Amino acid sequence: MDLTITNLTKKFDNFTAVDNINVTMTTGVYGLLGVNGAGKTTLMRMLCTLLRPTEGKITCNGKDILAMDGDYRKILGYLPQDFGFYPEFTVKDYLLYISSIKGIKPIVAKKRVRELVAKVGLQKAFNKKMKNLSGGMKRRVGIAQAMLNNPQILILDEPTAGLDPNERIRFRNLISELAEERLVLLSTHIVSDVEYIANEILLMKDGQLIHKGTVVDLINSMKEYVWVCHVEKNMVQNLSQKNKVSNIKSDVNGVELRIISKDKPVEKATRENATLEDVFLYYFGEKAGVNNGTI
Ligand SMILES: Nc1ncnc2c1ncn2[C@@H]1O[C@H](COP(=O)(O)OP(=O)(O)OP(=O)(O)O)[C@@H](O)[C@H]1O
Repeated sequence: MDLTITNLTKKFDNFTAVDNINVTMTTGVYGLLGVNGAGKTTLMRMLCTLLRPTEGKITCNGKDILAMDGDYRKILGYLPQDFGFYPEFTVKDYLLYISSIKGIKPIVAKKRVRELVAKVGLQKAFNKKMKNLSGGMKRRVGIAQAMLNNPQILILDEPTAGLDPNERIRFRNLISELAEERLVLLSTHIVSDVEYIANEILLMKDGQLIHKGTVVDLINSMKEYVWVCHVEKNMVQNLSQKNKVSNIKSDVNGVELRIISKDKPVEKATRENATLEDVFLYYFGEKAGVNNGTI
């Protein structure tokens, strides 16, 4: 199965939210990484046929997804950023209700709902009202509703927003498991959400796909740009103004700075291995989205 995006553009009046994107995705986890306003949701909404592109097209196994219509939606699962949940419904009733909207026969739905609730680890909350669930539990219900039709393509818009560290880990494991047999596209602006589970990272900035590759590819693209140096406190401001500083750690003798720069920032700086956090800073800048990512 492949999903191919060709010259995809979306304009809102004169504003270009998605700008000529080209990419092909197959099975596995794709991490769509970008700051707020990069165009991630707009791209995902086009992938879900909720928005029509201004230009370009998306094909699934060679067929235009807009022409596939219902056949495409049968193989698609979507978790929007603010998924509409019904506070007074129990988890069970909510999932049965969504199943009926999706046209799943009640007898099939009952079995499927039980299976999915087990998969997302919500058995104990099965009869709890949605309004009484934690943020992480609600997101897991969101995943379950997106999985009701056992989709080949699962699109998750910021699924980890507002989750605590334990919930994030649990979520990552669940997503990895789900991606064994389908394409999962997951958007986030938090590097650690995708660092360990994404087969490929898609970096999106100002509507454009600025980089695509594995975590290793991305790190290798800037492996000689990360420096660590120990400086006096009074040098920090000057160095921070001239460079992108990814970490500042103070100790009794001064300050240790982690700097992203093509050139050695100070004489005594030593090279360090890059991480995906450094890559993110390199492309998106310290004040995310403010500068153009160049050094
Ligand atoms: N219906 C619309 N009309 C006009 N502008 C829009 C519309 N939808 C999105 N935009 C603009 O397009 C840009 C991209 O928005 P989008 O929601 O796709 O970004 P995002 O990367 O998903 O950000 P976030 O994480 O904040 O949701 C933003 O500047 C947004 O204001």
